Amino acid sequence: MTLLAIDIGNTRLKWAMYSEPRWGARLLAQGVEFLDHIDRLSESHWAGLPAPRMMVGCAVAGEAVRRRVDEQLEMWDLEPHWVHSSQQAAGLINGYDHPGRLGADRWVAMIGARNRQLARQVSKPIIVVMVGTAVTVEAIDASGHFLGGLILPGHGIMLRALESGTAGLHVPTGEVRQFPTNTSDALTSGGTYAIAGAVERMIGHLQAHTGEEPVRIMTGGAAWKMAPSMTRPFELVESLIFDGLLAIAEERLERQPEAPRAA
Ligand SMILES: Nc1ncnc2c1ncn2[C@@H]1O[C@H](COP(=O)(O)OP(=O)(O)OP(=O)(O)O)[C@@H](O)[C@H]1O
Ligand SMILES: CC(C)(CO)[C@@H](O)C(=O)NCCC(=O)O
Ligand SMILES: [K+]
Repeated sequence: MTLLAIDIGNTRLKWAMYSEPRWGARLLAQGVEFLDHIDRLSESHWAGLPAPRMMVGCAVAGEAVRRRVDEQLEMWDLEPHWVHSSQQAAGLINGYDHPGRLGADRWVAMIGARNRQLARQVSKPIIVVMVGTAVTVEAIDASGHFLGGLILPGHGIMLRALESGTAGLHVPTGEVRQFPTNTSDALTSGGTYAIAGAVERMIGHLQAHTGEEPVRIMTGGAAWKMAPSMTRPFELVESLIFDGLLAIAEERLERQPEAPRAA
């Protein structure tokens, strides 16, 4: 029973086909598409795929984009299941004031991180950093309570904000330097260390709160660019959102093993 997992981000849609809706399932195919091009998925990337039996996804780009993807999914006989943040799911408890208002991508990534820990039988606090269009930094305690998290502008947004908000700054790409000596390097390093500094503070908060050194996981399209500038090592897990979607799909199937398929 194959599973199609979809992550609609702020800028790009990522999809992956798995052999079954279970933790640890085999990856059969995957792809990425900018949101501008998602209306062709059924004729392009998805045209040659065997029909998935189940679909689970998370979307933060808004209702309209999600509906465009639903239209593409009409090529197959399945009922799309879009994940919403809830009070509790797949080993994670949501500490947000209004659990449903937590971004679904954040929720799913944390479920991925928590289930990686559960699979390894490790119970430690976890920091989850997602580096994409926006950056999020989440804190989870050893028993799987999401305590809270930070949202900050991604590197691209920070630099574009500087470009449009100042008279004389233009933003060619620079290098990350400890002591930048030109504008490009100063801007690139400023953005990078702003993110690294926020992460470092959250690690400190979680460590003080739990008395334990947290496990640190980083994901998102630009994670590999951020990782070298962190003061403490991070595990890079590109598939974190898909891992979370697999855990959610598995839990969903266990709860309703004979879920009727859409006509
Ligand atoms: N050197 C850098 N350091 C940190 N972040 C960077 C760097 N260069 C680019 N980025 C960020 O990476 C983002 C692009 O990454 P990508 O498109 O892979 O993100 P994404 O995870 O697909 O985002 P989303 O899921 O929100 O669509 C840019 O928006 C920018 O903020
Ligand atoms: C913060 C982003 C933009 C990160 O992708 C997304 O998770 C989102 O739109 N969240 C909703 C607001 C919140 O999480 O509090
Ligand atoms: K994202």
